Amino acid sequence: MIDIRHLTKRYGRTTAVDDLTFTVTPGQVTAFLGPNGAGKSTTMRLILGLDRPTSGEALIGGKRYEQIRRPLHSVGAMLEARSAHGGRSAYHHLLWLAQSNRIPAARVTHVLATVGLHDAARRRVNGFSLGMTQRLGIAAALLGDPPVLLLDEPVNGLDPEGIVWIRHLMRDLAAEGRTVFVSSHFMAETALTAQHLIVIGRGRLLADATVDDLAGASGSLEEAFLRLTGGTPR
Ligand SMILES: Nc1ncnc2c1ncn2[C@@H]1O[C@H](COP(=O)(O)OP(=O)(O)OP(=O)(O)O)[C@@H](O)[C@H]1O
Repeated sequence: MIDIRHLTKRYGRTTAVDDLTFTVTPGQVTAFLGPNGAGKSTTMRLILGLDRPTSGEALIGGKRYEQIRRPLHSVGAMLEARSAHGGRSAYHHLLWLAQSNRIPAARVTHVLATVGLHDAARRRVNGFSLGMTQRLGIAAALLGDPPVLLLDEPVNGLDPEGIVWIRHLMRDLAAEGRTVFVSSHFMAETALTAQHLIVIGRGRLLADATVDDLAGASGSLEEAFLRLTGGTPR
């Protein structure tokens, strides 16, 4: 469960996140939508303690990130896929992460298989395609078997097979009872993947609704998004 309560973040005169309040519940995929610059990445960084809120709070399982004793076991995140150490193999990148978080090495093999990188485990990460890098980022997020997952635009750079794969993975992770919170720019894909939506614009909450309710009311999710965010259909 993720609880966002009156969360506000200002950078100088820019209000990136403006009094946001919403809850992301377990057992379903919740998509986080908004136009460029709406505040999605800032919100995710605030949830993960990578930035401090100006006011309000973001809680994971009732705690602020910095209060969580073993974070990888509580929340897995993929914010920027290209953060892996390029000279290391996929296996050694994950092993280093596992060892520094007291996670057994067997988990490394397990998550590499889960994301379909088993055969590429010994290859250096700097030779990976964007799609493989995304998969490695997801493997790292899954390493601690966390009940909460945050994925920032995981579909970016994936080919059609990769998109279908990640759709199924996210739905399976949610069906296991996890909280899956995923930002995206792709409405058609979101309509197929998510059950719930949080839509923001200029840092403010525009909608907190089921995909069926929102898409049903406007004909399609794309139209609902454009209506909410003030964009114009072509
Ligand atoms: N470190 C920072 N310093 C100053 N301004 C920032 C900083 N981070 C974000 N912003 C500003 O905050 C606003 C929200 O940015 P953010 O990256 O959170 O939006 P986003 O919804 O993730 O956008 P996108 O869809 O383009 O990734 C933007 O106006 C951005 O320029």
